[in-house]
Amino acid sequence: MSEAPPAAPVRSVALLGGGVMGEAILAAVLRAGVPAGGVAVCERRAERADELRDRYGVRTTDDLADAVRGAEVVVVALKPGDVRAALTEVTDHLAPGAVVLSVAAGLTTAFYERLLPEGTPVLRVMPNTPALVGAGASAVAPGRSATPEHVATGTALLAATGLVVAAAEKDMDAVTAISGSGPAYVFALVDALAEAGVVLGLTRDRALELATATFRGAVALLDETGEHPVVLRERVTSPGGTTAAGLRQFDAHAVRAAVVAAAEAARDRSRALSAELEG
Ligand SMILES: NC(=O)C1=CN([C@@H]2O[C@H](COP(=O)(O)OP(=O)(O)OC[C@H]3O[C@@H](n4cnc5c(N)ncnc54)[C@H](O)[C@@H]3O)[C@@H](O)[C@H]2O)C=CC1
Ligand SMILES: O=C(O)[C@@H]1CCC=N1
Repeated sequence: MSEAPPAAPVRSVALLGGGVMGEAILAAVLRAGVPAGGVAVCERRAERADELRDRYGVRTTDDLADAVRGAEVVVVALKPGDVRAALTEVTDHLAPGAVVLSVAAGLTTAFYERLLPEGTPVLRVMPNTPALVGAGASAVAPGRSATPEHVATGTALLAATGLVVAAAEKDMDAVTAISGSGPAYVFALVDALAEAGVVLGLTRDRALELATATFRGAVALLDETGEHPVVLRERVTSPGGTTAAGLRQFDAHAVRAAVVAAAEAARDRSRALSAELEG
């Protein structure tokens, strides 16, 4: 996102929800240079709050309004169904000019804008769990009052999670279906390939080791050569060879169609979440 204007440094962040995605964003925010003393995490599971406090040196609370007080950026990392009640609790306590960055699947910026003070800049972000190891893929879409500077601020805060791209909000359900849910499809495929190895007589450990290394290696080859996946697939597939025999079964079992159907279903579920929770 080199076209984005430089982001002003952020000194204070409130993180609402310290679960899987909340922790990934917390780690990134600290790596982006926000001082630990400027971060408040609101997490209602006390044990989890203690864990985050001990691991990152941030302040924790179970009071949403207390967390957002004075924060320049408020990150909403709650389950979509918990967001409405949380926004109702915090709306009167937001600092003037606070930017609200939501990672909740399905929820639109318009929904946030209806519940928050007029003019609140809202960023809708869709990250994914590889963010936990700095290998994530996130898209950032601005709401009505978010400027390119707000997008730059959000992008800078997320930089340590991995790839961060700008998106239009109309594309966020598709992004959710592809990169948001995508890691789960990949884990399911790794598991299936490993299970296939077991069917063919390999030990479970050896099969998983080989399947995992194969995914890692294939993605590294894509990255490092810059070749299209079709070209790389053809290089594996000798005429009359083993791969051609295997890939025929992909066609016979409509694997490509299944992947497209999975993405459509995830996109539709993202839209349905919006309809169910925002109405
Ligand atoms: N897990 C994933 O792969 C991705 C998740 N997301 C989105 O991120 C959001 C969070 O998902 P996860 O981190 O997976 O869920 P999670 O269940 O791990 O985290 C949610 C956390 O919020 C806490 N919480 C709930 N209500 C609260 C309240 N009123 N006050 C304080 N804490 C409260 C829960 O105790 C929990 O720790 C969801 O909206 C999801 O759609 C987005 C992209 C990927
Ligand atoms: O399954 C979900 O709803 C969330 C959003 C994208 C990944 N996990």
